[in-house]
Order: sequence, then structure tokens, then C-alpha cells
Amino acid sequence: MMQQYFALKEQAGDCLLFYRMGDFFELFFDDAKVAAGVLDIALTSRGENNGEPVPMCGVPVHAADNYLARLIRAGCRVAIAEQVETPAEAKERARKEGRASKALVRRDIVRFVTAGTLTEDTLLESRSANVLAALAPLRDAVGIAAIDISTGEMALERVQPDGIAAALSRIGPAEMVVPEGWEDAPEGSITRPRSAFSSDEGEAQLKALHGVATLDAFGAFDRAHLAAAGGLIAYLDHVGRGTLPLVLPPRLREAGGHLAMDEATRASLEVTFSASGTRKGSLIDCIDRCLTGAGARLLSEDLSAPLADPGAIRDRLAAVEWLYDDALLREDLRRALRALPDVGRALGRIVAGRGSPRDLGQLRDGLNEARMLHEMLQQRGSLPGLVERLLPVLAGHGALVEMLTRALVSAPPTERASGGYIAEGYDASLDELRSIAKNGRRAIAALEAKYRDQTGIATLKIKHNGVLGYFIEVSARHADALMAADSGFTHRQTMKDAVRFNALALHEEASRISEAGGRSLAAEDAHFEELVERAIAAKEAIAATAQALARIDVCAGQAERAAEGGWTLPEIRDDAVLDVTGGRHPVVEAALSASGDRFVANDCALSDRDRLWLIGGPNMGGKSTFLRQNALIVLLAQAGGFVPAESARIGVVDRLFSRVGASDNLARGRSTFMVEMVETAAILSQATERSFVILDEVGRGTSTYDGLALAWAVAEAVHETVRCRCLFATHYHEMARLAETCEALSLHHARAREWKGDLVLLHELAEGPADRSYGLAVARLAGLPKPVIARAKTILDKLEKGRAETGGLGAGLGDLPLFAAAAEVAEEQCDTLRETLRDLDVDALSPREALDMLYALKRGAGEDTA
Ligand SMILES: Nc1ncnc2c1ncn2[C@@H]1O[C@H](COP(=O)(O)OP(=O)(O)OP(=O)(O)O)[C@@H](O)[C@H]1O
Repeated sequence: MMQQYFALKEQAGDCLLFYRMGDFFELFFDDAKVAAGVLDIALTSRGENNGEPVPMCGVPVHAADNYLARLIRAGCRVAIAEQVETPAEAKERARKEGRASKALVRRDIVRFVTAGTLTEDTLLESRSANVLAALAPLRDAVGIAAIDISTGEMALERVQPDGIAAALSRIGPAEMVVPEGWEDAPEGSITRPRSAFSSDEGEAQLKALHGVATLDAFGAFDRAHLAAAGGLIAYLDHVGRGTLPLVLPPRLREAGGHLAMDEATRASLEVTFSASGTRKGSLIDCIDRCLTGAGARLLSEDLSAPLADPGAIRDRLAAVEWLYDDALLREDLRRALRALPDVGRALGRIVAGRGSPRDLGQLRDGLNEARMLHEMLQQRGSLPGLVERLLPVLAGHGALVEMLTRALVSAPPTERASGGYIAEGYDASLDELRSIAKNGRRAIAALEAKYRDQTGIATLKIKHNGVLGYFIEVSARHADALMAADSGFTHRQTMKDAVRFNALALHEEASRISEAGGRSLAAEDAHFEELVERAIAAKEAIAATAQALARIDVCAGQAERAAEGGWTLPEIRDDAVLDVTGGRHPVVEAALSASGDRFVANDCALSDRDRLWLIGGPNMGGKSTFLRQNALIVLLAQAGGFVPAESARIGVVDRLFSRVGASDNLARGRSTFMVEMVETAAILSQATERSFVILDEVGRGTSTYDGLALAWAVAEAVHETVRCRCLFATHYHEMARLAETCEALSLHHARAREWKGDLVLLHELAEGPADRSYGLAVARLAGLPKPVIARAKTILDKLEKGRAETGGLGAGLGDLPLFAAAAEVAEEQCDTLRETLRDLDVDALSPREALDMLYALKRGAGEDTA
């Protein structure tokens, strides 16, 4: 056995091997130690290997899903080795092979269970997608293929190498595969042979999968796309051991079609996860009113990748507005959606060969519901464009639904093995077989009565179990009479208190029942296969219906959320405005209202002429909240939803950047300040005039002078060079002087008042610079001991006196040359250096000359070489 085990373990590689033995999956050696630790189950041992006991643990097959889920969540991958022949077959094989030894049942790995390739309901979160991504690096770009195999939805895209992190943070894959030997592979990826990532192979696979001669109908894919697709499909083939899951035609994800956000922006805006890493407290948690898992998954995709095309945004908004305006229709739709099963995932399981009768039942119910929704919507006079386009996809499954309705019982079971899911009246011969079994059971009841009469034992019973089949049972004290040779009964088993017998008539009846039972199971199986085949033949149309239902759920959910919160339809514009009146932060507002507090709405009015708002005010005054709420309003609007405001005019944003409160990223070995600077650098190099940037206290992570200098220079660069819309919160009063030189910059502050010695934060934004910091007042509010506050007050007085005398931290800043001029000088210096380097003939230099030249270059760069 160990030989067989080792051979399978070799195939399993670094996956844990679930080795099937009877009713258990057993794990051995290190696998057993890992699994016992994760699952908190007993680690035992079995036999010896090289004189050492072999560690072992096991999980019962019937509860394996539950254990698998825990292992996968803990980051493990599992190979399932099943018995692929019965003990009888093994014995027969051994006999034919002329072996006398005990035959070992043949086992094979039938499947790998990995985080990105799950289809089971019990292993998946209904409201989030489960994505597997394959990355294929080419010389100048990286292809990414992403698939949610639970629904078969697949997308291909191409990114620059420095855009990988942003793309992955948007996709959020549960598992990633990359070619072997790729040095820049994202952490935690699984490596596969390079040969799998071939664009030719990828193209051939996709064509074969979808039965097309060219992929043009799906999109114009390039080598990067196809190489990634190749790697993805090869991996799916590997984990499914040759059985591919549902793979729908790939969608091409064009760069520029979406609002770009990097990893840090997503994290700081807490779009799909809150800072604590959970859904609770995130934006999606606050706005998700979808009634189906598929709707919630689509909403998450919408929020992760909002649109950047004004026409597409208006298209979604029109559908939401239509459902917002018609509360009755919305209610009707939502009532229907509430009962909707997860058609997409049921289809995914069916295509992957793991479907159950219940999954077929879900297709029936879901597609039927879709047809009713189709009727409901069709009765409406005029529909918004989006809904109009979805309409045909909702209908068109009449024949399949009719067949499933006739074929299946109303609530089919998840288990196929014991049958009973094909409805009566669907197949006359099946009904016949069932009636034989039913009559047989009646005949057995009659036999029981007959045997009681015959033996005079009133407590005689005919029972059934899996081992003996039907048998007659009497208590031990009545057994003697039946033991007699001429009694007509044959002894089968003696228990502690009972004795079991057989009889000829019972045996004949039982054989009839069992034969009919076996044949009816086989008949049900055949019907199941046929129904599955029919469903698979229509898989693309069914998937399209499932996606249409999800879109309707999202629109209705967005409308519901808007109605609930008094939100408004944003006006999507082409010019670079961001004009929000009465804007609110949805998550903070919800949290405040839960504790009975009121959120103070604030306006924001950015335009060409007033692009950069510098916002001061006390700590806890609401600056960060204001910054974020405007970023979220842009995000929600471009995702195609209403926004928490009285009115909003939004010029479409191409990239959104948010740097709110630099947090330590010690895990990556970077200090707070380093993170802040890396992220700020990314903004300055990537933001365009169409971007929207929120910056919260840039420079606060370093000394006051350095911090102010950097914040000043960054604000100037945003104003002069990037020229995007920007909200900039800062505690440096000195920066107010920027308003003197930057014509599209204005000053604002969060209002506060001191009343009877206490600080009152109004959370209200007003024009003009902040008058003071209130830092000490906030500290008092926070409960800092009185002596510390008093001491701080004395120090503050001294500092302020010093400032008055010297002109303060900002003294002389007003005399600086303008940012553009300063940048030109810096740029010029760079150019001289560049020219010198360009003209340099390296091969013609002696070592001595080369050294001299290095010194000269250093001098040119303004650095002392002494
Ligand atoms: N508009 C508002 N209405 C009501 N309460 C608000 C509002 N804005 C913020 N708050 C409350 O004030 C708290 C602090 O807000 P926020 O973090 O935005 O302040 P801040 O000015 O950025 O502070 P710091 O400068 O210390 O970072 C929030 O957690 C929230 O409870």
C-alpha cells in the first residue's frame, strides 16, 4: 500500500494527499501533521516506515467538504485520491494477473482542490467571486487571464509590469499561477512549466473550447492575452485531471475603459474590505442591497472597476433611475429576485461534472423565474436601454425549462445515489419499476402478517438493512421454533437479543424489489445524464441569463439603497468638474446614525478654475472624512449608482488616488514615511488632468521642516504640473500662502469653536484658512492628563512667541521662485548631465579618465566629492 501511496504522493507534489480508504480520507507523514494542526483532529500513527511509526490522520468522506474548506482557507491545496475500482474488481484483476496475494484496490488522483478552482456551494462564499488568475510576462507587458470557475466568467487583459499590483488588487484572486523562473512573480503564486504559457497553445485551446475558427468575435487578443489564457487553461486541465470546468468565451478588458485605482487607493477607501480586512465596515457592506449572490458579486465587480466611459455610466444610471422612480415595480422585481437560485453557479457545477439533481432543479427554477421577469418587464411601455438589451436574454429557455419541469420532482436532492428525483409520469417504464418495488414492499408487509400467523409469534418483524437486505427478526426466546430444520426459515444472524432469518418467499420478493430498485436507479441516472447534456448544450445562453439577472438585481439594489438613504442621481459630465452639494460619507453616516448621531453634509466645488482645495482645521474636525466622501461619491457614480448627496455634477475621472493617513507597512519593511513618499511619487507620475486626487497630510511622517517642504512642493506640483482635481488636507498653516501664487488653489477649513473652555467640532467646511490648530483642545478632549496639557500650553506659548519674532516656519517661503521656474532649473541641470553622458565614448576612456569623468559628473550634479 505504501508503494501506491508514495506514487500518488509524488503526483500530488506539494498538495496534501487525501488517500481514500473505505469511508475515510487518510493523510500520512507530513501531510497528516499539517492537516491535524489545521483541522484540530487527532494525529495517530499506522504501521512503520524505515523503522519509524507513520503519522496519520483521517476525515470521514461524508464530511470531507467541511474539512476541505478549512484546509483551503488555511492556504493548503489538496489532491483527492479515490478508489477507482471495487474490491471485487481488484480481486478479479489479481486473479487474472495470476497473483495470489491480497489485491490492492487501484487508486488515482481524481481532482485537485485549490482555492481558485472551487465549485461546491459549501466551499464558496455566495456573495463574493472566487477568482483564479494566470499571469504571463512578455518582454514589455504582462498578460493576465482571470476566471471565476464557479460561473465560468473569464476576462483577459494586458498590463505594464508596474501595473500588476493594481490589477491584482482589483481582481483579488484566490490563487495565481505563473511560469516557472519568473523573478518578479507576485508573492504566493504557484509556478507551472513555462511551456504551458504559450500564446499559440492558448489560442488553440480557446478556439477548441468554443468551437470557433477565429477568436475575433470575442475581441482582438494579443500574445500576452493568449499566453495567459494558455497558462490558465493548462492549469485548469491539470487540477481537473482532464475535466475542464465551465469556461465561457473570454471578455477583453481594455485599458482605459475603467476608473483606475491602485492598491493603496483601494485599501484607503475601503472599497470591498475595511481596514480590518473584513467586509464589515467596507463601502460594499454599506451599499449592497442585492438579493442574490450573483448580484452581490457583480456589484463588487462594479465597485472594484468603476467605468470611465460617460456613455456606459449613463446607461447604468438610467436603469437605476428607472427603478428608483418606480417603487412598485422595484418591489415586484425584488420579490421575484429574492426567490432566485444561483443559476450561474449551479451551471458551473453541472459543467464541471459535479452537478446534482438539486442543481438541475435550480436551473429550472431560475430560468423559469427569468421568464416571468421577462414577462413583467415586457408589459412596461418604454424601458431604459440597458434593460431593453437584457430582455431577450431573460427568455428563450422554454424547451429546457419545460423538460426539467416534467422530469424533476419539485425539490430534488443534492445526492444522486439514492434516486427519487425523477418525477412520476416522466417515464412510464421507470414508473413501472417503481410500482414493482412499491408492490413488493406491500407484498413484504403481507408476508410479515403471514409469518406471524404461521409461527404464532406476534412480535415477528421483517426488517431491512444495507448488509443483509430484507430479513425476519424474532426475539431470542422465540428463535428456537424457527431454528427447526423443517420450519421453512433459514438462520442468518444471531444478535444479543434477537435472531434473524430468511425465507424463500421473502427472498424472492426481496430479489424482485432489489432488481427493480437497481433498474430504476439506472433509469434515473440515464435521465440525469440526458438532462445534464441538454443543459450543457445551452450553457452559454444560460450563463447569459444568469448575468442578466445579476445586472437587474444590482440595478434594483442600487435604486433601493438610494431610496433608503435619500441619495441623488449624479449628472455625468465631460468637463473636469466635481460639484457636490450636501455630500455625505455613506459608511460614516451609517455608523453615526446607528448611534443616534447626525452626519453634517458638506459641499465640494472643484472646477477648472478652482482645482485644488487646501483644507485645514482641527484634528478630528472631519477633514479625512470629507476627502474620502468625495472620492467615494466619484467611485459610486462611475460604478453606475446614485450618490449620497443633494446634487452632484461629476466630470468623469480617469484615475482616482487616495492617500489618507499613511499607515505603517512594516510587513514589507517600509516605514510610514517611506510608504507615504512612494505613494505620493506614484500620484505625481501617474495622475493626469482628468484624475481626482485626495491627499491627507502629506509629509506628516517626518520632521516639521522636511514635512512642510515636501507638502508644499507636492501641492505645487499637483497644481502646476498635474493640474488635476485635488483635495489636500494639511495641518501646516504656512501652506495657506500658496494661495497667493497658485491661481486655481483655494483655502478651506473644518470649523470648530471653543465654548466655555471646551472644543466643539462642527464638522462643517467653510472657506478661508484655518485660524488655529486646536491640537491641545483635542488632546484635552482625548483625556490627556491635566498637568501634561498645562505644560504643553506653556511650551506652545513659547514657540508661538518665537514664531512671531522670526516670522515662523514659513518665513521666506513667499519669496520662492514659482514652481514651474524652479522645476525648469532642476530639469536644465539634468539635461546638461544627460548630454555629457550621451556624448561620452566609454570605450575610448582610460581607467584614469573614466574616474575623472565620474568626479566631474558628480560635481555637475551638484554633489560634493570631497
Ligand atoms: N461631516 C461629519 N459629520 C459628523 N461627524 C463627522 C463628520 N466628519 C467627521 N465626523 C466625525 O469625526 C471623526 C473624525 O473625523 P476625521 O477623521 O475625518 O477628522 P480629521 O480632521 O481628518 O482628523 P485628523 O486631522 O486627526 O486626521 C469621524 O470619525 C466622525 O465620527
